[in-house]
Amino acid sequence: MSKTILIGVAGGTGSGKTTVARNILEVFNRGEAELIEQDLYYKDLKSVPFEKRLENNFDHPNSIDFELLIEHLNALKDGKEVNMPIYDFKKHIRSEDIKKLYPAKIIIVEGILVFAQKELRDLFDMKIFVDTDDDVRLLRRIERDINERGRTFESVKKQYLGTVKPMYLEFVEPTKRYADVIIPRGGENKVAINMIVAKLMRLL
Ligand SMILES: Nc1ncnc2c1ncn2[C@@H]1O[C@H](COP(=O)(O)OP(=O)(O)O)[C@@H](O)[C@H]1O
Ligand SMILES: Nc1ccn([C@@H]2O[C@H](COP(=O)(O)O)[C@@H](O)[C@H]2O)c(=O)n1
Repeated sequence: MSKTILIGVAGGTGSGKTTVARNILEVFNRGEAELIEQDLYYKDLKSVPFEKRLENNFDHPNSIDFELLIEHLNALKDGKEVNMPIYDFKKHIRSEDIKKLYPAKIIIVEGILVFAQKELRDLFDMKIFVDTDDDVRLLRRIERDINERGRTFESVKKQYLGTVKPMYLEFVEPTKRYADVIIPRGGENKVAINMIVAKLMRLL
């Protein structure tokens, strides 16, 4: 198998990382390009009582199992399949299930902190930062967390001001400097997405 192209997509919560990654992937055939979400690699808080889990800082690099994510990326590069964890955002724990992922020519890894750790950052052949206005990101976050992650407006507000915003300023936004491409307005930016797709087609 030819060399796997690893692409990192970073950016703040709600910036449109998943949307950008999916828009790129949909152009390729099934099995040719795959997505890994950093969110699946949150450390398991099963041993912590539920009420205590709510106080966890999920926006600090220490909350991510980078070791497992890097191990999986290296295995995929070596042509081996991996068992990705599944994460439960309502209970803040790793579920018992796994998702099998097979090697592919293009693998996109998306997440707020994928450029925050040097060893992971250095694995990427292309680094994309999705840059979307903070107010737009916050509105999307409120909507998503209430509709999909079982949160209340009060809990989203407390978490956003307590950890999400300060960690974004400390650990996410500064990683923009490592990006090869910065995409303003996220998934709306069809021109940028088409340019990246064209580049990938040439590399394949
Ligand atoms: N360009 C857009 N216009 C409107 N809604 C969008 C756009 N991009 C993303 N969204 C919505 O915003 C939310 C967050 O987008 P997502 O791509 O999951 O962001 P991230 O992965 O950075 O958290 C999702 O509900 C998504 O459908
Ligand atoms: N148990 C958890 C784990 C993570 N989060 C939040 O998810 C955000 C990252 O996901 P995006 O899709 O928005 O990039 C991050 O900001 C964490 O605060 C959570 O709320 N609960």
